[in-house]
Amino acid sequence: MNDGQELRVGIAVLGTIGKALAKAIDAGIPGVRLAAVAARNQAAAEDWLASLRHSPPVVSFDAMAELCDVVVECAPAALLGDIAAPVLKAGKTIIVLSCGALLEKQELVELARVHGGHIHVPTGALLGLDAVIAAAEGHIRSVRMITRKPVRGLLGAPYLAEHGIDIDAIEEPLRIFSGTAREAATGFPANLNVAVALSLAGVGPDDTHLEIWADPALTRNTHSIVVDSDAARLEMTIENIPSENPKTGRITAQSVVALLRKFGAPLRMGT
Ligand SMILES: NC(=O)C1=CN([C@@H]2O[C@H](COP(=O)(O)OP(=O)(O)OC[C@H]3O[C@@H](n4cnc5c(N)ncnc54)[C@H](O)[C@@H]3O)[C@@H](O)[C@H]2O)C=CC1
Ligand SMILES: O=C([O-])CC(=O)C(=O)O
Repeated sequence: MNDGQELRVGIAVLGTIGKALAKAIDAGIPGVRLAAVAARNQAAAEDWLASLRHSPPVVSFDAMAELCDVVVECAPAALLGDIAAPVLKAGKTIIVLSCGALLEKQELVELARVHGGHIHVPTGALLGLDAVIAAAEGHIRSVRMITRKPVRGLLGAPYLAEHGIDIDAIEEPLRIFSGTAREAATGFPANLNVAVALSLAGVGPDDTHLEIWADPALTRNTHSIVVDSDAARLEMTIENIPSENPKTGRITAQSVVALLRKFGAPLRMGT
């Protein structure tokens, strides 16, 4: 934090989640200031930011690491390393939404360790990570998740093209994937970060089992989880209303807002 104990937050980049976050911070979160934004198109970003009460500068990923205490990564997964590395080298905190990409970028965890930085994966579009983390302090026997999404929320996933699966015209629910969270992270990089978040909270990406269904009758991105442990059995379902980006639930940005609020709060709920 800076001298005024104000948390300077950076947003990389200004997509669906980034814009929702920028608006929420601008509307006011105690002790939090939007200090910088990174975007591919600087002029378009500056235009959009002009509607905020306090519009922050549009800067490079490197400059953002200097100007901010916490950077929120909400970019295409391929940019995770470019955004996170300077933040971690500066010993600061990165909040990672594209957490599926963390599996291929374990060197970021080492960077955090060496430089005293932190990587924070929020609950995002999921639920119950607090209980899963607590269960992992004991012995978890199994973690299973079933994701059902409207067709629009799955289109473009590399797994579909690689396996010649055409979901455009399906009329019944179709199971399109059954495997581990690690396999889902490569096959569905923009759709299944939640499975990786669950796996990192619990038993890891190779032991977290996942089914993905495309369901033409659904309007919500639905994740159902069953965890069996020596302390508790958890059964949880979340039905996410999609944002303007059909792959991304509205609640994702709200999860980050809640986390930022927690940084400055005298009473902090949850694990
Ligand atoms: N952890 C979780 O629970 C969730 C994670 N996510 C992930 O969060 C990330 C952001 O999601 P959304 O905001 O919905 O995505 P989005 O597609 O709305 O926004 C991404 C933005 O990145 C911009 N962009 C593309 N290439 C760029 C480049 N080279 N440099 C700078 N900007 C570039 C695009 O123009 C777009 O504005 C995605 O990786 C998504 O998979 C999404 C939902 C839930
Ligand atoms: O996992 C994701 O990245 C997004 C998702 O399923 C949701 O918003 O429900």
